[in-house]
Amino acid sequence: MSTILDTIVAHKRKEIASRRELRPVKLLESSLYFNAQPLSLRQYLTRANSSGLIAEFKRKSPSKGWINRYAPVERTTLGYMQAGAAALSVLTDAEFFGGQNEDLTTARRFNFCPILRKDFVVDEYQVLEAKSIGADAVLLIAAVLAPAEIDRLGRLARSLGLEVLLEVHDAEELARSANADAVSLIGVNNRNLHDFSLSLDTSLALAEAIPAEFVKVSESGISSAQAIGQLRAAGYRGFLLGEAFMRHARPERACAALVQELVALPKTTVPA
Ligand SMILES: O=C(O)c1ccccc1NCC(=O)[C@H](O)[C@H](O)COP(=O)(O)O
Repeated sequence: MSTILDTIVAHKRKEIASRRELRPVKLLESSLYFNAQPLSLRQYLTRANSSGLIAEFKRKSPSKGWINRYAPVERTTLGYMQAGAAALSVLTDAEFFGGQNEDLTTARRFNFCPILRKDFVVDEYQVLEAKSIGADAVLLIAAVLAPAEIDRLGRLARSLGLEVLLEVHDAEELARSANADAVSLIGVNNRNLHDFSLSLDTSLALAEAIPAEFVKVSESGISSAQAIGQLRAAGYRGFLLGEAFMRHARPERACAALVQELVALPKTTVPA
């Protein structure tokens, strides 16, 4: 059965063709950021006292429509970082998420922490583009990529110094796609893309199956310190939150409030 991902990817493929004409690879390679030293998402999530929060800038989504159309990228992302987020995620897809590449570049100019380019990567061009706009990491989604494509795109990302977060939804995707030569973090998405329902049980059930060499990230539907405590106890070190922050008029303040709650979490919920 097809999901929203199939619709998004079909659109993406058309979009890439026209982008390539507008901004050929040579132009991407001449960007200020192309030779910059990237920051390690893996390191920022796992260092001592990291909140593990990957705070997302997300204006709209297929499941919710507009969430926050007018939040400014500068104030929101700088606020996230000052609040104690370990890293940022910026949605650059325009059609389905209301984002743009310039949002990521703006976040880059205002922040010194790793930035994940959140988009639907199916082509080498998008990896080069991620590097050229100032990203430190890219997302690859197992549901839309064959293992050979993950290998090819992941190795290209690595050769540019970008880290790869591989997103999976179940044990089958994990078994077929986890490739340590191409990927350094595994993200389990708690959103069911058939009906958009959300359940942390997806992350909790898959935790033990994720090989130890990958940093574990839980994505979507997370909104409380208590949930993060549960996920930490299961071995997760990264927590990707979008809507829980962006549905507020001042997303960065919601992030600061959550970080305060995390500081007060009992130590027993943090893995050794
Ligand atoms: O958010 C959606 O509705 C969505 C639908 C289809 C594909 C991807 C989608 N979201 C992308 C994401 O991965 C989330 O923005 C991210 O995990 C944060 O999720 P949340 O905290 O639930 O906003």
